[in-house]
Amino acid sequence: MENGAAPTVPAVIVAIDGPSGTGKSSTSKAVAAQLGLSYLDTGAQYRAITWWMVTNGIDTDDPHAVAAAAGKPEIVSGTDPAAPTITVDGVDVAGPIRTQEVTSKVSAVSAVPEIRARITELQRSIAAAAPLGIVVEGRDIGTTVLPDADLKIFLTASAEARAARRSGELKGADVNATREALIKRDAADSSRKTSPLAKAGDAVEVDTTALTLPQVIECVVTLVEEKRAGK
Ligand SMILES: Nc1ncnc2c1ncn2[C@@H]1O[C@H](COP(=O)(O)OP(=O)(O)OP(=O)(O)O)[C@@H](O)[C@H]1O
Ligand SMILES: Nc1ccn([C@H]2C[C@H](O)[C@@H](COP(=O)(O)O)O2)c(=O)n1
Repeated sequence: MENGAAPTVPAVIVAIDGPSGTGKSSTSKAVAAQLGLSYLDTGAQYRAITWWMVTNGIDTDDPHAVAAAAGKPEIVSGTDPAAPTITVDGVDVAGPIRTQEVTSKVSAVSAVPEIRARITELQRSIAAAAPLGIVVEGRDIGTTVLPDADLKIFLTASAEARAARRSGELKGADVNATREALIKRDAADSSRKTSPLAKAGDAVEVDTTALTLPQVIECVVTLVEEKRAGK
């Protein structure tokens, strides 16, 4: 460099989508940390607004009631991949949003168009504010939220592999029941009318069934570096 200044790297936007348990969160956090990028877990935002609906007695099976309340809670996401945070009206909900009750209701709440419009706007503003770029993971990031992302990845894995991973996490949960619950949630998320779970036409599909987590991370880091190098 003529003036001795460090070369600047343009911000990079990475969208990682895929069904439940394919490794989106683990991969996205590690890739963002390794590359010095911000990280956004959009599933946590849908879980947070679902938690608020449940806590405030809104019938999550009534789309009109959910839509009417969509603008009420304030959702704030912290985007440090080493310590991501999620609050609702200032309350840390990182634990409560992972309960079985929230998991069983989040697909219905996230199918409501008013909920998606609100959360999508929030996601776009967070991505635009990330100084060096961001890894955003979810279901509709490449198709709807950030259609101009520099790199789009669609992670997949067999239902068996995903259930085994989740059962290990839930310490001894029944693998068959876990598998059925994953399949049911994926079906609901894929069949909703507004921005369903889908692979963008220009996404790179990575089947993680037979890959270790470090292998998946390495694969995605390589894809980002290739993209940055203009390959
Ligand atoms: N390639 C892999 N091999 C083995 N285990 C993995 C792999 N990728 C992720 N895991 C494990 O699988 C579990 C689910 O991963 P993770 O939470 O990252 O998936 P996800 O796609 O974000 O799921 P969800 O959409 O339900 O939030 C975690 O325990 C994680 O450590
Ligand atoms: N971009 C997104 C992200 C998530 N959702 C919904 C559908 C999921 O079942 C739910 C929870 O996501 P998870 O924490 O399992 O990643 O949130 C969505 O509709 N769009």
